[in-house]
Amino acid sequence: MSMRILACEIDGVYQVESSVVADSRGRFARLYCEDELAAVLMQRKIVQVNRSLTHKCGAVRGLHFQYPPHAEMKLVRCLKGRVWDVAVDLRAGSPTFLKWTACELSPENGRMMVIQEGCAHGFQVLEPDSELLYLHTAAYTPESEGAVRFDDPAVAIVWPLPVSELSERDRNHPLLDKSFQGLMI
Ligand SMILES: Cc1cn([C@H]2C[C@H](O)[C@@H](COP(=O)(O)OP(=O)(O)O[C@H]3O[C@@H](C)C(=O)[C@@H](O)[C@H]3O)O2)c(=O)[nH]c1=O
Repeated sequence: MSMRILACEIDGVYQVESSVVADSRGRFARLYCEDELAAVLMQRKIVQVNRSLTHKCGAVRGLHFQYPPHAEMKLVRCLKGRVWDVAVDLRAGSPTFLKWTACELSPENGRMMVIQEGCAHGFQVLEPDSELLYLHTAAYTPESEGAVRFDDPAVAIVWPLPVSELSERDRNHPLLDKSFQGLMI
């Protein structure tokens, strides 16, 4: 078993590929390994694990982040179905400020997205009833939550499918202000 860490065009965002071993019984994969992820985690600890189920193809959740001092790293996997996972760089002074990167996650490709503090995260469902597993390095703190709207022209994400469903909250996030200089992380 081993995990391959691939850097993305946004510094601090990684795709991690885990080998998935299949036989006549089914599949086996390592989802988390403190030793193999040490270069990414850099002393951070996983303090919360969340799971979500999203029914509809085309549904979008996000894009969410937490403001400092509750900023967090998220490690995201797809346990069932298939999703298109997106990270947006919101860090002040970053050379990729307001750029986005995406990758497909599924149990079959064994891929995990690692999203660093100061980046927003969201995803679109590509197969009905997709389930995600999140590992978080900070506790959920609703009062420190921030968001980027899925269709914010300042970021201009190109979603693979028409957006079929959003939560009330996600539909109504304000657009980024023109004066937004980024998060101080
Ligand atoms: C994220 C979260 C939500 N909740 C509650 C709040 C609410 O009643 C219910 C659903 O929350 P939300 O509508 O915020 O769920 P959702 O829109 O799925 O939020 C998630 O979106 C993706 C993109 C992420 O990156 C996640 O970290 C998380 O922010 O669960 C918790 O109790 N703990 C948590 O850690």
